[in-house]
Amino acid sequence: QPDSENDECQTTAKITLLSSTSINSVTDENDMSRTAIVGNHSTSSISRVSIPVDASGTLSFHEINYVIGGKNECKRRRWSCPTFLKSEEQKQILFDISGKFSGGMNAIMGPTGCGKSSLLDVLADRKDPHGTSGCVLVDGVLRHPSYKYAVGYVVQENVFSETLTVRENLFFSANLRLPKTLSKREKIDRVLCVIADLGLESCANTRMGTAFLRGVSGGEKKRTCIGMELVLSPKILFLDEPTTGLDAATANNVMHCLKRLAEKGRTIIFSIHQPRYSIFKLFDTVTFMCNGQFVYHGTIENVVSYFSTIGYQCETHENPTDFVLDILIDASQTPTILAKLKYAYNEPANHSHLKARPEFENNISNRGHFECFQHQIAVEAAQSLGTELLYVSQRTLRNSLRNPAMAIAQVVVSIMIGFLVGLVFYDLKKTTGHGVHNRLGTIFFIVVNQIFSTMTAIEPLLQERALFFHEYASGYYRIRTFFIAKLLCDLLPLRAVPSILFSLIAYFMIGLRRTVAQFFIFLVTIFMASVFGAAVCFFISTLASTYAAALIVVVLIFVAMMIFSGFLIELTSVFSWLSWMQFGLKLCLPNQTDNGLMILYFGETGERLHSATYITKLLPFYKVDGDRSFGEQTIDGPQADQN
Ligand SMILES: Nc1ncnc2c1ncn2[C@@H]1O[C@H](COP(=O)(O)OP(=O)(O)OP(=O)(O)O)[C@@H](O)[C@H]1O
Repeated sequence: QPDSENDECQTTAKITLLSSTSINSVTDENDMSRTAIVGNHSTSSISRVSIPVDASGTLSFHEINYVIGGKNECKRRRWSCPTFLKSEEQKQILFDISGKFSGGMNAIMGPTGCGKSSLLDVLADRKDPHGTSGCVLVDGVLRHPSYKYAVGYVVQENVFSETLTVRENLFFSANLRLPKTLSKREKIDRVLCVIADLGLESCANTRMGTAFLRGVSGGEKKRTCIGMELVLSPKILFLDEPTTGLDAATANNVMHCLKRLAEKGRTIIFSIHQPRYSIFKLFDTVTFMCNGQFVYHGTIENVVSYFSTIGYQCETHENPTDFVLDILIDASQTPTILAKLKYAYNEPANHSHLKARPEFENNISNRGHFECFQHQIAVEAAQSLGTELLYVSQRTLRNSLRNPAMAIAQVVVSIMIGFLVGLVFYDLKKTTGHGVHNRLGTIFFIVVNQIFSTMTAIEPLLQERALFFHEYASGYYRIRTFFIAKLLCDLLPLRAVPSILFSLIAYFMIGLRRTVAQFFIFLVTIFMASVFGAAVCFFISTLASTYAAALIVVVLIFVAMMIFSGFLIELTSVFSWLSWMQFGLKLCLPNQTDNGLMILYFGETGERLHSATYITKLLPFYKVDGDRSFGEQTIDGPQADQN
């Protein structure tokens, strides 16, 4: 096991930051450290490659502008742009920002809404290129398309699998994101190294914790999130407000942890709100932003003297961050103060270090207008589809087993409803009056129950929405991997087991035909109804962002399907202008399930049995009730019967 204090973690690291543009296949890592050709990426798929660990990881950015809304929003959506979006006013978030971050702790500070997170997103290549202009260089060369998978990005919210332990989460990240070329042993070493570096040994085997089950502490959660990025051994690590939501001691602990990582040569770039002085002292550089613009970008030692030269005196013992943030809050509300700060920032004498650009950077900026933000290019996944499926399915299964509340509830409800249906419709008679009526009632109830019980399928996807977005953006897996794993390990078992239990109980109590074939047709029919219902829920939950919205849409769809299934009303008798709906809904769940079960129950094939006309065909097979024959019960009397 490597010693956490030595640099073995870094020297064994094969994947670090990638910083080139037109390199499509690189075999020798040493050859590509500074090879870069400015130009468009021409290939449709570019493999993830690594650069040597001795690259310095200096990130420089030039004339970054970021605009949202209006036609940019339309371009982002690619299709279906409503008119109100086209005419929407654009909003500029970042204004002509240039600067440089090198190895060490680089803090970005400013009043809320000044654009810190937006800047981090742009630098980490997490923003859609539409609406973004300017140039971001790593070690003086353009970013490679796989750059965003090679840097670490710790988002503001803690994103991990709550039912897994700290160690399991770290292994999940390592197994999916590290290249295939790394052996299992190397991946294990990497994870152990990260656990030691972040001081997570004592809680490595503790689960993260859910809303109902207390897990690791807030600081340990944040350090696990950092660890999930560190397993990549990235040269550049972005963190969006790593101390938000943590108490002072825990925040201190997390920042010291980051300081240790920075001392090992990493470039750590993070946004932070009003840190106390002991934390501020840990920073190497600080950048103050106001209304999307830089007003200071340099070392922490020069902060107080810089602001005193432009007329703001920091009192003795006052925390410099509080002092500057008070000025920035005023500046964000008073244009003249902001103009003064901006004027001072642009003075040639100030921030002169930013003007000294390496030769390559000058080449780019001398082109006048330059556009470095490329459209998304497919980057080869780190793992094969099979490997991804293995790890994602493993996690999904663990999730289901460790959080079995929904599965247990579904099984218990199926058993209860099975008995309820069995008791209410116990041993149905084969008569044309009560017999047919009750059988139709049974079919209707079973179909309705099967449809509505699938609504539990809405939650799993919505619950993991943030996790999926983060993991997909970080290159953990392909979209289809997540979808197939969910289907195989979550949705299908949750439909199959309840359907089997329900059928075993209800089928025999109702007194349907006791042959193996008939039973299995019944079972498959209601199982497919469940799968169909779950698929509808699955589809809607990918479109909606909240549970309530998804629920309303799903209920609407199911009710429409039921009304137009032809079970409740003869479709020929609905308004002609509504009749088009029946064609769309004819293939839907209630319609086909009703038909399937009717054919099974009544022995008819190929025809709808709902209406009185069809039910008269059953007469030869069913005994006429003594006092309530089917013919006497029809509302239109004997005439309708003849029809
Ligand atoms: N997609 C978006 N739609 C509308 N407004 C946006 C969007 N993204 C960012 N903004 C706006 O851009 C501004 C900067 O947002 P950003 O999140 O970068 O600020 P911040 O400095 O990180 O804020 P905080 O410190 O509160 O997290 C805010 O006014 C925000 O409302």
